[in-house]
Amino acid sequence: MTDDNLVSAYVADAELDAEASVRPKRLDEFIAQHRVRDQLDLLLKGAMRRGSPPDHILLSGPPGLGKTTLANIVAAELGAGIRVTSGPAIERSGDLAAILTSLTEGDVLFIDEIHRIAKPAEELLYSAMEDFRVDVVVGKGPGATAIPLDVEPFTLVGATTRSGLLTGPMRDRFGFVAHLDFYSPADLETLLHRSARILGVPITDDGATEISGRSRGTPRIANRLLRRVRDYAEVRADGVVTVTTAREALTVYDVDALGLDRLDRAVLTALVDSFRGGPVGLSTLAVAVGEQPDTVEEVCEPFLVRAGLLARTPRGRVATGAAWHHLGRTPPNGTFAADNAPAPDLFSIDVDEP
Ligand SMILES: Nc1ncnc2c1ncn2[C@@H]1O[C@H](COP(=O)(O)OP(=O)(O)OP(=O)(O)O)[C@@H](O)[C@H]1O
Repeated sequence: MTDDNLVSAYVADAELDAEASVRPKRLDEFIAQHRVRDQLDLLLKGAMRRGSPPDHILLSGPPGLGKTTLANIVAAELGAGIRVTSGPAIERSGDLAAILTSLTEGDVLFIDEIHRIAKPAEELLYSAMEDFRVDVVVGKGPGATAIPLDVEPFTLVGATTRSGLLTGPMRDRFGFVAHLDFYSPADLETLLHRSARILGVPITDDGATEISGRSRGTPRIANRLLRRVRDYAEVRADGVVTVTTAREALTVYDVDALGLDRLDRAVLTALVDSFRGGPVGLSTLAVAVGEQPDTVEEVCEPFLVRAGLLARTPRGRVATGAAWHHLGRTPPNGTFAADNAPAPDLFSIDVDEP
């Protein structure tokens, strides 16, 4: 992982072990997302009382908010085994049939990125979810035969970052659908204290506040920034994560007070300095920062828009008043930024209610 993707919500292979060490194992250790937690608690306890597997569960939401963690928690709370796979890994329906027929009674099958599952496999999944049965087709052409196979009762936990891409029939087969929201800074502070305790890192309240404010509402980023600040505190200070060590460390790593990295700031600076705040087309903006339009659109813009720093208008990208102020400038009269109300607070929307 390089400094440049320190605030990416996606996981890097190299940090999987570090993530696992702080992953909550039970529902009561899972921080925030109270509504989802309560609903899941009822679903799982109800199923256990009846002695049958719960409804299939769909978890949707942006990366790094805890979908994989919750899938593992579901299995742990049920006292069940878990099989883990992902949509892109299931290329043929035979791959899925092999997994389904090897499940034992009550197992949890976790399919990450379920919206990316191949069509024939998706159709096979329907009958497995509904009737605990699959028809495996053997042979080709007119001689092909469908062999029905039983599947032990199981619970499917599907995770998706793009629930809009799920087909209707697939969505309808989940009896429980939960959407995970971005975390408030207060929730992330609680999470940071918990992770710091597990890692044996002393952290002050203001140290946790400083890191949470730069974590883009995302637990994965909060934990990653904590690990970087811990390095700094141990090498350059007395090992304690304080507001000072957090600020100094995150300056070294180029993560600013709102959690923007170098490229995010380059985009805003180009908009403000070179195009007077816009509007400007995506490809022109991308050339100005020396990046591909896709990178600007998919890596930078989602957070800049959510943070109320950039707006996409029919005439092009524009910097909001908040962007000008964040860069320490005053928007000139007559610009989009000056004529529009300040952007909403980053966490005033989309936050899970306690
Ligand atoms: N509510 C939570 N409480 C404590 N830690 C959490 C919580 N949610 C997520 N985490 C931590 O954040 C990290 C990322 O979580 P997880 O892998 O579950 O995210 P995800 O939504 O499955 O991401 P992806 O979509 O990329 O697979 C993990 O280390 C996990 O321990």
